[in-house]
Amino acid sequence: MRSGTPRALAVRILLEVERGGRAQLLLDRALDRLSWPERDKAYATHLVYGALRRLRYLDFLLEPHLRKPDRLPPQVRWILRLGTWEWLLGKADHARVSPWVEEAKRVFPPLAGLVNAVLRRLSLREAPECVRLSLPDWLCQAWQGFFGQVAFAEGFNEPAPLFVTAYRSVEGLKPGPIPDSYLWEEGKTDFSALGLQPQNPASLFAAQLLNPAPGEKVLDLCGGAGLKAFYLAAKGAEVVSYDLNPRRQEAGKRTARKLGLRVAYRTQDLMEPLPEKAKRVLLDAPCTGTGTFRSHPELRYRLAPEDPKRMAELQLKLLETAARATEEGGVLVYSVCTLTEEEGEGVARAFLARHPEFEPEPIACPFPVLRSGLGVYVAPEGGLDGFYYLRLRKVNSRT
Ligand SMILES: C[S@@+](CC[C@H](N)C(=O)[O-])C[C@H]1O[C@@H](n2cnc3c(N)ncnc32)[C@H](O)[C@@H]1O
Repeated sequence: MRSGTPRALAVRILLEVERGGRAQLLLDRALDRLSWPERDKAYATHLVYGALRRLRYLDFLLEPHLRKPDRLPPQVRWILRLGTWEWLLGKADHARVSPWVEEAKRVFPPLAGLVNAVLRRLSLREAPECVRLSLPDWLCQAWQGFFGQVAFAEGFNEPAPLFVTAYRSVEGLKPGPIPDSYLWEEGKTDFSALGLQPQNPASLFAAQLLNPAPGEKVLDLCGGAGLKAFYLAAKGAEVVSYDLNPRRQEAGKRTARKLGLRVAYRTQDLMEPLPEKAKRVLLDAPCTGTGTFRSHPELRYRLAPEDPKRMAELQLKLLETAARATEEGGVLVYSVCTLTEEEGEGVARAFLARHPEFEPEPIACPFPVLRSGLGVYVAPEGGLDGFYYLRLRKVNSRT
């Protein structure tokens, strides 16, 4: 299929997402190669994210008009979903139906008539909440049970603003919800050359919770490229960032150099004990990522009900390594960009049952809180990712 228009490009990207690709990556790659006006790039992005964020609801709206949607050619199915998304947004029929009929004529002419008829017949239907929010039932019900509501998930279906952490002062930036976080309202750019790092404020706050003194040693575990390490280094800490993935770390080293920050990177499997200890340890563990559905909208359809439990087992093992690496009297922060009970409070409960030498510390959370217990769950509102934080102090070491 040609991708000469935002609509055609959206269909092509969605087909690739259906085959297992990641929307963000595919869009970034495709748009970087195009010399389209920003407005057209933004429209293609808006279509792809909109269709993925509302996918279950769009299929629900289409259901009365299609006998066997699964048997439709995939391109036609996406054309219908995208046309329904534009209808939901209130686009007038004349601006909405014929462009999709034209797309259908290009990719599967015999079904252009069906596309025309269906897109003109759409009407609203009362949907169950989990369908309206386009969440898988197992997760939606788990959230209803644990948080007492799931309305917060509407936040995942809003457009995602781009936040940056500033390591230099840049004129004209609008402040974000916490210190050092700002909103970036322009197009993509060489951020590190400007002393900026794209980062969600909820992710930045995990690093702020560690609050190291200048010169203090910090272990950044599961540090990836070192986004949180950059912040800690900028506050004057002596940061050692550990991760299993050397490619991420190489990318991090290049960014750290451009930002003028010093971070030591060490590649290690953290299922094994560390060769060193520190008074400040951060474990930003791998997780199911349910807090990042806004920027990774396809993820919700790929997770399985057993994933949170499976990830919690891994997180507990990584926490064991982190606990051993924490010096007596020191602070251990555990964070995950997910909102499941298993990976948050579940991990905290299981860890504390085995480690009476650690005590949870209160967290003054600057964001809307979904639920707090041993740790705190951040609500995915106003562009924030959903996060869970647990701050522990090692009071009486036995190791
Ligand atoms: C949530 S990401 C970390 C993001 C990073 N802290 C940041 O702020 O950008 C989780 C990281 O855990 C790493 N990881 C997963 N299993 C690991 C293991 N067994 N040992 C070390 N790192 C691991 C992954 O490579 C990934 O970079």
